[in-house]
Amino acid sequence: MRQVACVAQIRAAEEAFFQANPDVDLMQRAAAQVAEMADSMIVPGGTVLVAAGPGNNGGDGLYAASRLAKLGFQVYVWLPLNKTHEAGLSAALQAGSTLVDSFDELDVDLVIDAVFGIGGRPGIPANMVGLADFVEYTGAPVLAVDIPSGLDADSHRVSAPCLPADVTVTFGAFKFCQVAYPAKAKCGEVRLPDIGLKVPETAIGQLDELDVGGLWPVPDHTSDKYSRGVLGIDTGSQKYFGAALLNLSGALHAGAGMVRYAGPVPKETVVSKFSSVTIGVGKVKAWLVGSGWGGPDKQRLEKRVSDDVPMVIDAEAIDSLEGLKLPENSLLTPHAGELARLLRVERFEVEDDPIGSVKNAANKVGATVLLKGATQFVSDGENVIIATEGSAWSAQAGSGDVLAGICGTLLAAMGGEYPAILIGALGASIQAMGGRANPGPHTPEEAAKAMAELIGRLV
Ligand SMILES: NC(=O)C1=CN([C@@H]2O[C@H](COP(=O)(O)OP(=O)(O)OC[C@H]3O[C@@H](n4cnc5c(N)ncnc54)[C@H](O)[C@@H]3O)[C@@H](O)[C@H]2O)[C@@H](O)CC1
Ligand SMILES: [K+]
Repeated sequence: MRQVACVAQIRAAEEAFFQANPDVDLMQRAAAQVAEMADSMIVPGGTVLVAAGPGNNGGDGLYAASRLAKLGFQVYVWLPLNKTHEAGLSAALQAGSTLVDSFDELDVDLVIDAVFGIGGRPGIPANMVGLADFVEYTGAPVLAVDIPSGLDADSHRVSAPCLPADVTVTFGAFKFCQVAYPAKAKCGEVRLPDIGLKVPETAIGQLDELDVGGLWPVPDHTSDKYSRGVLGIDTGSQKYFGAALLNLSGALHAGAGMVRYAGPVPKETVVSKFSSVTIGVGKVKAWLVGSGWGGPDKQRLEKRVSDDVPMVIDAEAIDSLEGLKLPENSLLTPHAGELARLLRVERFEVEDDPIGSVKNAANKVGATVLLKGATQFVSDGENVIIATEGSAWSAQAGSGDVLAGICGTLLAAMGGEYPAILIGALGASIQAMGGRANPGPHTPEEAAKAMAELIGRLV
C-alpha cells in the first residue's frame, strides 16, 4: 500500500531523521534523485532550465543543477523570486550552470520546477505564470521537485495557478495532492525514490496494482461454489431492470461462487442474460441491495438486514438507513450526491472534503463507506484507503452498478476474513485497473468482461 502523508507528518519524519542521522545530508540525496530522473528524461548534453525558489525545494533543484552541470548538461538557473538557497546556488554556479534573468530565448529540453515544495502556499507569482505559458508553447517537459509549485500538498483542490508537471519526484511518502483529482492531474507520473526518510504509518493509503494482485481471492483445488462465496442480490425494480443486470454482471465477472437473485426482475430476463444465476432466496454469505430500487424502501432493506450477513448497500438503499443497525462489515457505495444526502450537506461540501465526508458518514452509520468518483475513497471512520486510479472512460451510467456487484462478490468471498475497507478498495481498484487495461468507449458489461480477463492475468 502506498503511504499518503500530510505536510506535518513529513516534517515530523524529517525531524526524527535528522535527530537520528545528524551527519546525513538529506537534501543531497533528494538532489541526486532529481538529477538522476532528469538525466533519464533528456539526451546527453541537453539543455535544462532549473527554476529555483527561496527555500529547501529550491535547494534540491540547485544541487540537482550542480550535478547535471557536472554530467555535461547545459544548465540554466532562473530565480523567479529573486531570493535563493545561497549554498545551493553557489554549488550550481561553481559546477558551470548559468544564471539567467529570463528564459524566453532559450531552447530548453527540460524544465525542473524547484520553486515551491511542501512549504508552498497555493499559487505562483506572475512571472511563473509566464513559465507555465512558455512550457505550454514550447512543449518542454517539466520535472517537479516534490510537488508541482502552486499546489497545496495537503489538498486535492487546484485553487490557484500552478506549474503542471510531466513527472514529479517526491520524498518520504506520497502527498494528498498526488493521489486525488483534480490536483493529481497536475503531477504527471509520480515517483517516490527512497532517500532514507521513513514516514510512520499514516491513516491514509492507496492500493497499488501489486496489492490488488496479492489480495485477490483465487480459487484452488479445495474450492467449490459455496466456499468461494454465495452472494444474494436484491436489486432492481419493475421500472429499473438494468441496474440489477449490471450488478449481476459485476458480481459474476468478479468470480462469484454462486449468485442468488431475489429481486423483482422477471426470472426469464435474468436467466436469459446470466444462466448460472439461481432465482430466489437461500443461504448467502453477503447481500447486495439498493441499485435500481427507484426510491427508498425501508421494509425491503430490513428484510435483508435481518439475515445478519455483511451487506453492500447501494443507491436508494442508502436513503433508507435511518434507525437501522447494519450487519458487521457492511459497505455503503454512494456517489457524492448520495453521500451528501446521507450527511445532510450540499454535494459541493462532499467534493470539497471527500476524506472528511467518508469518515463522517462511516461513523454516522457504523459501516464502511466507499465514495465513488474520479478518485474513490473508502473509510471505516478512522482509516482511509484510496483505490487504484481508473480510466475516465468508466465515468458512465452503469459503472456504479457493476462496482456494487464486484464488491458484493468480494464481500461474500472475503467478508469473514478481511475488513470492508480493504474489500471496497479492492473492488474499486480492480474495476479501475480493468478500465485502464482496456481504454475506450466500452459498455459497462464489456468493461466487466475485460476486467475478468485482467483478473485472470493478474493472479
Ligand atoms: N527539510 C529537509 O531537509 C528536506 C527538504 N526537502 C525539500 O524541502 C522542501 C520544503 O522546503 P521548505 O520548507 O524550505 O519550503 P519550500 O521550499 O517549499 O518553500 C518555502 C519558501 O517559499 C515561499 N513561498 C511559498 N509559497 C509561496 C508562494 N505561493 N508565493 C511566494 N512565495 C512562496 C515561502 O515564503 C518560503 O520562503 C520539500 O518540498 C523538499 O523539496 C528535501 O530536500 C528533503 C530534505
Ligand atoms: K516544486
